[in-house]
Amino acid sequence: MSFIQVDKPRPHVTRITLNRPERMNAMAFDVMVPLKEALEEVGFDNDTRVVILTGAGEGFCSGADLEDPGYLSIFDGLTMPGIARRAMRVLDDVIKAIHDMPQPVIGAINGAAIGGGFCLAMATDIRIASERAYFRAAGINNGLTAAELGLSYMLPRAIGSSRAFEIMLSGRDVSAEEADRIGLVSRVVSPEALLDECCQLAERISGFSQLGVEMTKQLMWAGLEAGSQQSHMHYEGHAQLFVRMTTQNFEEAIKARKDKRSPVFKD
Ligand SMILES: C/C=C/C(=O)SCCNC(=O)CCNC(=O)[C@H](O)C(C)(C)COP(=O)(O)OP(=O)(O)OC[C@H]1O[C@@H](n2cnc3c(N)ncnc32)[C@H](O)[C@@H]1OP(=O)(O)O
Repeated sequence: MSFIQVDKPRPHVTRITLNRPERMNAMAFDVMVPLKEALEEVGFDNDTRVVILTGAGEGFCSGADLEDPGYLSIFDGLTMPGIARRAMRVLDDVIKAIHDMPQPVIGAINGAAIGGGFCLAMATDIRIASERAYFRAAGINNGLTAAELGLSYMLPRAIGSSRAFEIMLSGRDVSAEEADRIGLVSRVVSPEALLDECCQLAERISGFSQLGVEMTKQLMWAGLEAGSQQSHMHYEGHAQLFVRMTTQNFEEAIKARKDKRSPVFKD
């Protein structure tokens, strides 16, 4: 049985599902290596315009697999440094693959997002949560650091430093309702409505210029790291010019406006 399922619930929308519900989709090697491969593969798929990342069963992802020798070795890095480094590398690669893929990734957070699972959720571009979802920076509960896999970078940017410090240092659960209130997720829906809600958003995004969407994603991430607004505006300007000059999208938008119809973008 494959621990990663890839399917297309709607045209141009690819869903990647962590499929190990009996372990709440914990991050074993056998889950994370195929996840990395699937993300890279889907990133090269011209027919995919939006990706949905979710978990099977009750949980989204319960973090490092506490029964997998590879991941347990993260907690015993001195005696098994090679395997521990490899385990961390695969997790880093998964986060990087999400950022690098041209398509936006919607995290459909269906349940518990714990430790590395919280980090995985925060690596997605947009998060929509089920009422069942909750988040915990569990590294701290395990006697380690909660600052892992980009969480200490992403969380303060998403919700502000005081809330991020408090959540990371207390190791407490953040409910879906609180996550919605503090801006950790875009919205919360019933478990039954989660896929449909994500698909509706994905379909809306799919209707826009593929190049425009890709550039927007990359510029949003670059904006989080930009040294100054001035230098970032320079970068934005060049990207806008590139899309304008290399596609007929803007002409189509103007024509569609005149014809009183929705534009159909080809690039
Ligand atoms: C670099 C990355 C670092 C990190 O990620 S550090 C964080 C590591 N993760 C954790 O510390 C979380 C450990 N798990 C839990 O605390 C709880 O579970 C949950 C809060 C996720 C869910 O609790 P509940 O709803 O009560 O379910 P349940 O009965 O505890 O779990 C269902 C089955 O899933 C297995 N499981 C859950 N999480 C993990 C995991 N992380 N590694 C291995 N197995 C896990 C359990 O053992 C159990 O299985 P069975 O029914 O056979 O007892």
